[in-house]
Amino acid sequence: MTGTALQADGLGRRFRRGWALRECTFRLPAGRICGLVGPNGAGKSTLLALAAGLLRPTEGSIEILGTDPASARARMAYVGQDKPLHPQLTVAQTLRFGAELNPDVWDMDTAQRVVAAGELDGTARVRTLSGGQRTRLALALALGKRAELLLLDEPMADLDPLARHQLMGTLLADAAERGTTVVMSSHILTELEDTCDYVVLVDAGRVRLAGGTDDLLTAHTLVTGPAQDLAPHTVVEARTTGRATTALLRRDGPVSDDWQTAQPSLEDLLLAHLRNPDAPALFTPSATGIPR
Ligand SMILES: Nc1ncnc2c1ncn2[C@@H]1O[C@H](COP(=O)(O)OP(=O)(O)OP(=O)(O)O)[C@@H](O)[C@H]1O
Repeated sequence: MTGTALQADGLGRRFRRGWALRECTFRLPAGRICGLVGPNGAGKSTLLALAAGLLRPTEGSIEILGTDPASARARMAYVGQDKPLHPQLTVAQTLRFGAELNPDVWDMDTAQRVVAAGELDGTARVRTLSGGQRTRLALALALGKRAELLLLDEPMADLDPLARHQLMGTLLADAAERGTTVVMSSHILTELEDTCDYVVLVDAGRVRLAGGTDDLLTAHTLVTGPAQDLAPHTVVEARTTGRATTALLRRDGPVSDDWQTAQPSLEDLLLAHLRNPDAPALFTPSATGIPR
């Protein structure tokens, strides 16, 4: 799939107590599985709600699938942290409601498959479901809608490890088959390595990393060796113990022959940026290209 799923340009959202998101400019190509990461209160949910058209920008703009979020609503699905479902409906009624709301596109087989894999009883009322079971039902609704873009706010947070693994597998297989773009916030950095081919890191309301996972990883090098001047490389994080230095760098030219080098894992990369809020931002070419 080609094209742009999401494009933010100078996007900002202010609440009464201050800016939740500011000067947010990046592009997400269509067909990617994007992990949205950052500390508590960083602005991830705000960004997802702006993308879903549930919040309006205070400044700047956001385009979804080439149009404004309100116009793209039928082509995307949003699952928020609070999983807004009707508590008095049964599981089966909830799926039928999904079919009524999305008459031209609804895929009952997929929705029922997701529900059945969790052994949810079709006659159970939503209000009697556990948090994880509600999550499964909300994801069944999102997948049944055959959306081109899935916006998922910590979708797996309350699932047990087996359910998490199974649902993530279903989600990724479905996305791969249909070329769906997925934006998924998560605090589980290790999980992102296996699932995401795109990453956006938000911290204190600012986007600090955006790009293809491989591009972001190859842009960085872990070095260890005798302490010496790290210039001209860009230093994300450096630690010197005695006469030895360990550092995560963005290389500018060859590194010293005295150093051992390795490529960081995605978790290494994200943790280093989270520990070092002053490290310069990086946007890979696929995350830029904003028309002005
Ligand atoms: N409706 C709101 N009214 C006022 N402030 C809000 C509102 N929603 C979010 N905020 C504030 O905006 C900032 C960003 O919040 P947001 O929920 O986007 O963070 P987050 O990255 O999703 O955090 P978490 O990982 O804890 O879910 C926080 O300071 C939060 O208090």
